[in-house]
Amino acid sequence: MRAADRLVKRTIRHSGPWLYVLAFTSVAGALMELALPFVLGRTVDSLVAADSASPVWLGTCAAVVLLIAACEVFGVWASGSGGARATQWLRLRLLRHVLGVGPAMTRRFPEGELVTRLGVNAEEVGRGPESIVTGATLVIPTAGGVVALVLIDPWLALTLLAGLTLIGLVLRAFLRTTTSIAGDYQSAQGDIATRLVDALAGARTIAAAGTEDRERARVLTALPRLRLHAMEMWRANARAGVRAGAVVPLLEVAVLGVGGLRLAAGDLSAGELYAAARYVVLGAGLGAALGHVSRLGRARAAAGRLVELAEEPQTAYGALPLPAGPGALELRGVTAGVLTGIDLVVPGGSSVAVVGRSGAGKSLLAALAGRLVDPDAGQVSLDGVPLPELSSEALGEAVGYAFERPVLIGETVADAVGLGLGDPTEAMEITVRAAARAACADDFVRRLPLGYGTPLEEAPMSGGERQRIGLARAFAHGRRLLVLDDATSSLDTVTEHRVSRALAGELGGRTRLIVAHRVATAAAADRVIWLDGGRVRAYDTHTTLWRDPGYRAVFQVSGHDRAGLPPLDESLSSPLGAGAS
Ligand SMILES: Nc1ncnc2c1ncn2[C@@H]1O[C@H](COP(=O)(O)OP(=O)(O)OP(=O)(O)O)[C@@H](O)[C@H]1O
Repeated sequence: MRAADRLVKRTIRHSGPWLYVLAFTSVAGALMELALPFVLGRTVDSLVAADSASPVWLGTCAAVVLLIAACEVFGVWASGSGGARATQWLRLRLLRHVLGVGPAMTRRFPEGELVTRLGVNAEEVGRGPESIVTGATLVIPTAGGVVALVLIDPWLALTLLAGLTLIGLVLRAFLRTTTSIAGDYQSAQGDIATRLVDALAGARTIAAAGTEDRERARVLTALPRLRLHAMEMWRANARAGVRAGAVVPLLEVAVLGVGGLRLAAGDLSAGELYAAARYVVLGAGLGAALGHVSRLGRARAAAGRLVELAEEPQTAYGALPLPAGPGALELRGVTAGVLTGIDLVVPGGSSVAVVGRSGAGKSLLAALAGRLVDPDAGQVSLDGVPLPELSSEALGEAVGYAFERPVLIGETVADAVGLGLGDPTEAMEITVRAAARAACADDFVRRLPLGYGTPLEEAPMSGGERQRIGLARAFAHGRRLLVLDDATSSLDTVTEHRVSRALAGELGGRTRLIVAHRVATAAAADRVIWLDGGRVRAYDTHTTLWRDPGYRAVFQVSGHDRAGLPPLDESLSSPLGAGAS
């Protein structure tokens, strides 16, 4: 909890000037509250005595009440603005961090969980400073009440202090309980959000399977848990409220008893007794801090969840630029996930297909090649430079990735292709169009209402069209190394053949690592990496490998090449294979 408490404190600094306004209005309001019993007492005394000062005291009373109301209004305004500012700071900082960690973040935390933490939980932490400031100002009337009672009668003050100690203990225990329950509650919320995001991503599958009811139940699995924690929170609030609340009337009775005796003895005026009774209520008003403590508990629990995100290490980049070179890729003793002890050299400018059964680690190898994943052991280098030593810019310029299901990011189609190339310039436009042509995307993009300037949300695309935009993005970026992870699986055979030609033609100078399920793609590559059992079973030309029945079996069981292809015989070992013929 210490890191979480530190985060809440840091959030205080980032609430901006609004927190000062809140502190001022809270303190001023508290002082006015403190002054009110005194002013009321004097007003009562002057009215009872019917002296000439009565109108002045009445006017002062009205002014104090008005000031209290004004402080409350400005306080609400300031707490809203300060909370929003602190939340904004937290969200921006965490978003930068989450994106800086990269794909490792979503491997550890599901998307729904991340959205909950950056959304609801960040807001709860952002409201923490407000609870601290307003809660802390409750000490002012309490301290004032004690001081005032000391002046009126020290025994009354001692009685109040005893009651305050009890209230303090109740509040401390309540903070601990609330923090723990709020953590469980927030975790149940995250669970529901995670399942909901999954369900939305699979909306088509659910609709097709007609399993909406079952899915609703699955999404709401954590609902009973959520309810249980909400009830626990309610009970903890009620228990603490009753305990803290019971102290106030008891104290009032005690003070009025002692004060009554002193009044009878003539040591106290009626106004002073009235003021003493008010000061006890004010002094014991620390019990009103329950609401603030509850919010602070939620903020601490939420801060704990944000700290977990912040503790995920970001990808650290070096400072080296990439020296001139052909794009030679080298893996030495690389171990990561299912892959163990991978040693490979992919010559610069060559095209290499990666094949293997499902789960063999093809995508993992592709991810290692451009540092989407760092190996647990061993080293990956490009043109002799270990990837971690390269600057983020150098790596981004050198390696272009295309995936099976690309996510298109940006405002327009041109943005989606040129993402990360910098501000739009004429040169960039030429690069974007050339890349789109090579990816066979230019034709359909130009047919869109605004061509390359068409907003993405107005350009609904088929799976194959999205893949072509994804390919174009890779082609526009990866100047040395192109990594295609099953990135042509939705293309029709003719389009795939045209893309293959572009890969061998104008993109032929770049190193190409292509995760392949189709025989044709493997056959078109200079060499094939055959992954099996977490190791490189063979690294050779497709023609040579094809003699091995085990290699042929990879394609037989993969299911990608079964339909519409000739039987698996030597004819497939031609350079472009069946798919490209
Ligand atoms: N970054 C990672 N760290 C550790 N393990 C990983 C990582 N990425 C994937 N894996 C695991 O490695 C295994 C191989 O996954 P991968 O996606 O590379 O298989 P694949 O050969 O591409 O399969 P498919 O042909 O079905 O797409 C899986 O069990 C996966 O969970």
